[in-house]
Formats: sequence, structure tokens, C-alpha cells
Amino acid sequence: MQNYYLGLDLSTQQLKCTLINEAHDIIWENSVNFDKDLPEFMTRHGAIVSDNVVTSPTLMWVKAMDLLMETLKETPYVGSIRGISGAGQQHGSVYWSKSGMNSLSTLDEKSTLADQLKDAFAINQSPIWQDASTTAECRALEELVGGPAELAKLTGSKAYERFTGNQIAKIYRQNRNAFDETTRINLVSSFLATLLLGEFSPVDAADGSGTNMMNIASHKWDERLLKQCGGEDLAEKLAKQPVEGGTVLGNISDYYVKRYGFDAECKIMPFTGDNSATLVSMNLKEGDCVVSLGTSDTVLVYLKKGAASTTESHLMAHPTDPDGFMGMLCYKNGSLAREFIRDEYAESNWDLFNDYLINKQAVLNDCIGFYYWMQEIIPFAKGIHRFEKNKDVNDFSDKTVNVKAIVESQFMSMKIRLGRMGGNNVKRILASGGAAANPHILQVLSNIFGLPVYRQKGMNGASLGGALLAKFALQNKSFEEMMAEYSSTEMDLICEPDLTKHKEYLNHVTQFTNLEASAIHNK
Ligand SMILES: Nc1ncnc2c1ncn2[C@@H]1O[C@H](COP(=O)(O)OP(=O)(O)O)[C@@H](O)[C@H]1O
Ligand SMILES: O=C(CO)[C@@H](O)[C@H](O)COP(=O)(O)O
Repeated sequence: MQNYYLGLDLSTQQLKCTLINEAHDIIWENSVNFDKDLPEFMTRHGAIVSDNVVTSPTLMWVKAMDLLMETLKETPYVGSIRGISGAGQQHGSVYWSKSGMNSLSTLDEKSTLADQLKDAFAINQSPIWQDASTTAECRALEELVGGPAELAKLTGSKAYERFTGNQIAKIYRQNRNAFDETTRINLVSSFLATLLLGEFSPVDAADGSGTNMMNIASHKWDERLLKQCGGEDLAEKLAKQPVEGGTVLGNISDYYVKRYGFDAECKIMPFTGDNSATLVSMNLKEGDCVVSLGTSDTVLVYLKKGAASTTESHLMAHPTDPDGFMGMLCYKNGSLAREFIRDEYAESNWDLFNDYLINKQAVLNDCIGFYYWMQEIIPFAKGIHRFEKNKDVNDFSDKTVNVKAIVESQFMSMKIRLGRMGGNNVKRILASGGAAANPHILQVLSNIFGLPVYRQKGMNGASLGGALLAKFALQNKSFEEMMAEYSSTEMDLICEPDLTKHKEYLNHVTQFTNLEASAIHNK
């Protein structure tokens, strides 16, 4: 009989899934798009934005699970799925009420999850990673431990607005009734595992690194930080210490066995962050660097034991190597900012956008732009700033240059900051995320980094990583040994760099850095 492994990914705009067989071949993929498939929640790009406050309806995620499960039921594979793991957009959080946890443990297979969990949450709008409304909480947390560098040493990152501890601290201070009504808090990742188990799932250490509350060395909650973020009761609401990837949490809830035909022995593994899962799917080797172009743009590297934190990047626990780390840069103005420029200057058309990308010059012609459409993470800045021949301008003399300028500016920032994160020996770029479908964007990436760009097979790295994590936990080999047995997760080479252009880009690094500094100060 065949064995299958399922990976889910609840990211910003969609719930996606990937099913693999024993040989890691992708057998089936599907997705539920929040805006399109669940319009009743009125999200735009999966979120509800009110200035710096950004949330997603928790029940929308539950309903997306119902829809995805219905489609899975129609496949011939469901009864042969041996294990499920997956990922969630990082930092987002879910607040279960006591009665909600009771409903979860007594699910009736005749009704949907959404019908039974519609009143299950003490807070109906989950804060997500795009939120930037907790600056006061961030400063308080840093002050507690002696400053941003100290917090980065302790947890892997200085305080960031989107990190879960600061989000919890805001609720604790501003919405105490809802905080007191909350019996359990999940991250988005552990929320999916909780839904599948029918009981509370702990976070995995990799995603715990995105909370500003976990000790990056011991992978345990730091009591002082917990108290600062949510008083004496927070430890109880988090219930369990973070767990390592590769462990088994338990069997799937009977609800899915009866309603959808899952095997009663199907195991649920800890879910991780979407970036960690993407790292897993690529099976990174020394010299590899992932550039994920999803809603957010991220840069990921595998750092070995002994790596140090910085106040510009994130050091996160590695999802399969308990001694290793994932180094990460995260940009909020990724795909949505490119879409904004496409709509503004390229008639909402990716083909025209690509035409300008191929035929226009920006940085190499002294047209440099910074597009912080939403409050940016690195650098912490907002607004759109353009410079032509080093002069601050409202717009470029040829407005269509904005297309090339945004893509170049995003990748110049990554290139410069990757070096500072300790990623100096990179030999190849592995691209993933929705915008990696666009080879013209990848060509600019290749030229700026001076490196070949590869892309993985399949539609979604994070859910593929989830499926591999599920298999990893159910066998006795190391992750590398497991991956070495099969080659079907190898990458396709998409582009080679134009080294003449690469050298020219390097000549503009100082100019870029200076103009970026003046854009931040002129905000
Ligand atoms: N051909 C394309 N060129 C550039 N960007 C694209 C293209 N196709 C999709 N995208 C971008 O991919 C984004 C979605 O990426 P995805 O990784 O699926 O998001 P997430 O996982 O965060 O929900 C869209 O917002 C869109 O801008
Ligand atoms: O905040 C971060 C990482 O720190 C984001 O990368 C989120 O994890 C959202 O991911 P996508 O939906 O863009 O994949």
C-alpha cells in the first residue's frame, strides 16, 4: 500500500496543501484563496488593514480548513495519509476561549468546523505579521533586558512590532477582558495542528523564535519576558514549552476520520513557520540562500551552531537541526508593493510590467526608489521616496522606470544586508513564493547577486516543507539522510547572472545606502 504525507500552509493570502508520496514526488496540490473563496470575510489580500493595525478573521482560517478538507475527501489518497505537518504565516496569534476548547474536544462529524467553532475565540480578529501597532510594547520589552542588542542575544531578534509577545502585550494592556477570557493562545502554525489534533498543540521551537519570548539557546519560554508580555497567567495560556521538529504530537482527531475518511492512525506533527518550512523544502546546503517572494519577501540561510544574532536580521531555531539556526531578513513590502506599482504604472498587467523590467534601466541610470508602501520592517520606514541623479523627486521623468526601480531596490537591500547577516559565501539563490513564477524578476535578482537562481518544483515551498516534516518524524533517519534517498526535490536552474551588470550594480552600493539613509530621515 502507498504511504502519503500531507503538508499544509496557512499563509497570508491562502491555505495551501501539498501531498507527497514516499519518494517525495508531489502527488496533489490545492489551495483556498481567502479573498476569492471566502468573500464573506471581506479581506483584501487575506487581511483587514486599519492603518498600522492588521488582522485576519480567525473563523476565516477555520472555514478555509473546511473547504480544503472537502476537496481532499474527493481524492483517492486521504485514507493512506500517514502523517500531517505544515506551516503558518509567522507571528500571527489565535485566542481560544474555554468553551471554544471544549467545543474542539467534542467535535461532531455531522457539522463543519466553522459551525462548531464560530464562538470559540475570545478575540475574533487575529493580529497578523503585517501589524505595526505595538511600538510602545517593543520598547518596554527591550528596556526590561537592557536594550535591543540584549533582547536579540536572548531571543534571536530585537523587539519587532509583529512578534507575538508584543502583540500579546498590547492585548494584555488594552483589552484585559478578552485576555482574561482567553484560556489558550496558539500561533497560526500551532493553530492548524490544534485543529487537526482536536486538542491544544504546542508551538515548534522554530516558530517560537518569532515571539520575542523564547530563549534562542534553550528553546524554552523566558519567564521574565512572559511576565512582561502577559503577566503571571501567560505561561498557563501557552500551556506547553516549545517542541522540536521531528516529534509526533498524536493521532488525528476522530472528527476527520469519520467525516473525511482519514486513517485513525494518521499522525500529527508540530507545525512550523512558513519560512522555516520553505527552508526545509529546499534542503539547504552550504552556500545556498533562499529568497522567498511571497506576500512578504524573505531571505533565508542555514547557519550552523555558534551563529550570533544581529539587530537587523532574525536568528531563529532551525526546524530540523536542534543545534542549528535559520538566519532571516523579512520585508513587508514584497509582492503587494510590486502589485501596487504594476497597477499604477503597468496597467495592472504582469506582461507589461515585465516589458518595462526588461527594457528600462533604473539604478544603473541613477534612478533609485524606496517603496515603503506599508510600514517597512527593514529599514523601519514608511512612504515612497524617489531620487533621480541623487536629487529627491516626486516621480521619475519616465514614470515607467518605477517598475525596474522597485524590483532593483528590493534586491539591492537584500544583497547588502545578507552580507551583514553572515551570508558572504553564498553560491546559489533558491527562489520560492508566488512571484518566483516570474523569470524576469528572477533575472534581476540573479544580476544583482551575481549568482545563478534556481527554483523548486511545485506551487508552494512551505506546504512541501510541511509534507517533508511529516515524513521526517515517522522514520529513523536524519533529515539529510532522508532527503539523500530521493532526488525529486532537486531544483531547476532558471537564470544565470549577467556579470557585467552585476559589477555595475556593485558600483552603486554606496550611493544606494546613502540615499536609503536620507529616505529614512526624510520620512
Ligand atoms: N507572474 C507574477 N509576477 C510577479 N508576481 C506574481 C506573479 N504571480 C503571482 N505573483 C505574486 O505572488 C503573490 C502571492 O505569493 P504567495 O507566495 O502565494 O503568497 P502567500 O504565501 O504569502 O499567501 C501575489 O500577491 C502576487 O503579487
Ligand atoms: O513576518 C514574516 C516573517 O517574519 C512573514 O514572512 C510571514 O511569515 C508571512 O509570510 P508570507 O505569507 O509572505 O509567506
